Amino acid sequence: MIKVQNLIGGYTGSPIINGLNLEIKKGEFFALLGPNGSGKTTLFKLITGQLPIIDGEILILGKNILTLSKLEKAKKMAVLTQEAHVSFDYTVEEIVSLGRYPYQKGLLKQLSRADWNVIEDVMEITNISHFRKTPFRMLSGGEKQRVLLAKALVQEPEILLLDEPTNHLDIKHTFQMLDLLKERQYKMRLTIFAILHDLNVASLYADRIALLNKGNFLEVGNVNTLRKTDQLKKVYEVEIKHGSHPTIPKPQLLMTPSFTTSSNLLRFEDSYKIEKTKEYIHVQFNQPLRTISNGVIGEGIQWLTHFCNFHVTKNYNCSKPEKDLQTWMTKYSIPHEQAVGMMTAVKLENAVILKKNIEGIPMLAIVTAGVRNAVDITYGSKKRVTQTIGTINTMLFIDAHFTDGALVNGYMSATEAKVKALHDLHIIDPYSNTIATGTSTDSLLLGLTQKGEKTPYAGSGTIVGKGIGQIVYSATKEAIEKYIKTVQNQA
Ligand SMILES: Nc1ncnc2c1ncn2[C@@H]1O[C@H](COP(=O)(O)OP(=O)(O)OP(=O)(O)O)[C@@H](O)[C@H]1O
Repeated sequence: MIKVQNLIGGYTGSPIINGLNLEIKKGEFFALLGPNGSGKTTLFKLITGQLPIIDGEILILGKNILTLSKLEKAKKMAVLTQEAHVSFDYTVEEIVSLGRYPYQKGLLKQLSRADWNVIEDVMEITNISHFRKTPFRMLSGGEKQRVLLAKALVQEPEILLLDEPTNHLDIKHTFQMLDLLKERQYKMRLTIFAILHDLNVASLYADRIALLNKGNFLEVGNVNTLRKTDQLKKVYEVEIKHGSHPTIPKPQLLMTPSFTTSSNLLRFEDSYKIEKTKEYIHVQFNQPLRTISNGVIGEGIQWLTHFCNFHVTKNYNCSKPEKDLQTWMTKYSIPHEQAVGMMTAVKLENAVILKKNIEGIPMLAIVTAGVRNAVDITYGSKKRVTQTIGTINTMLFIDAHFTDGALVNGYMSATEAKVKALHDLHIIDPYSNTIATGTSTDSLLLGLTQKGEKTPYAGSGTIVGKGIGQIVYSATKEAIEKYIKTVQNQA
């Protein structure tokens, strides 16, 4: 669709683009990325014909761009630049209708019914119909951008060239514009070539990207190329880490500022407070912890400050546990957006709070345990209906610095320790009559202060992993023993 061969070009003086090759296929969304001054706009202007080519060639649908007339080019490609000056006092509708000029016939060059249909459709989808009679100059930057996109779309081009199209747009309009372009790409096989600055937006929308640096491509490939953070660091000179979007299989990048605030200077024991009532246990740290949890709220890997375990009655109807926890936290002025929330039917007076310093690593474990729903996970395949609420909720706070991998390691270590406690206490799955490995609704949280040297492992072969094992084992065992004693006393 677009073929760039040995392209050389720029301004007076030495060329900015020096021998570039690139091929963009029909129906592809191609994003051009690169730092300020890398030559993106220069390449863009060479493709659109705004700058003369010094050497090499650009083919559009197999034809050398220099052989195409202005009208032929306008029917094939539309351009949305950053420098769209509209000198006259045109209304929005007039500006958009200018996009139909390649199709106007006859001496009078009037717009036909068909032209108006296209204009109406495009104004509708770009959400600008309501200010069609407004003078262009009276619009905001973002509104102007949408009008200029509409003008480009009414050209009904096969190729759309965009220089930072989302520059003035807020998040809603950025996503609206790119969704619209994506729809056109899929429905009409529109080819899109866009300069984008936001690497994460490029990852979500582009099929392929090119990373331009000093007039040369450092990388060209699909969006997973953005996982090459060493290359990104080289050109942007910013600390970048790649992760993944939580629901779409696309990379997302996280930038770390050079500026950091002073870290937690308090001793671990002084950096939290525990509030324990009949209704809830609330642990609040003075700074967010790096957490991993399967809590009803605050699940996954996050940075959180508040950690709660709420008591519920045995016949609690848990159809909306997330909503309920949020309501309860709000009632006690606990910000649920910054919290992990668990629930238990176990009496909170039976909670075990254990503080240990294992080989110089301070740890705090808080466990509530009920084992009425004890399950041997290795037995049977049928889904069982939970009869009663009986759950082991574990919160473990560690004054250490874990990588995300170590968090997962630590989660495994804590689970293994819980299983050992169930084993040693001979807790039985009533269905299988075998030793239980947990209950059907266990929750586990690990919270790390991220102080000190980074630890990449927290499994059973490490000091910290062993420490996790020991504290979780002791706390779980004691909590189950307390629970059993209470049940026996009630019997
Ligand atoms: N009109 C011009 N005359 C001479 N040099 C120019 C001109 N416009 C840009 N340049 C130079 O060309 C180089 C590439 O600029 P270009 O505008 O292509 O970069 P860019 O990647 O689009 O940057 P940005 O992200 O800042 O928009 C820069 O060194 C710039 O100073």
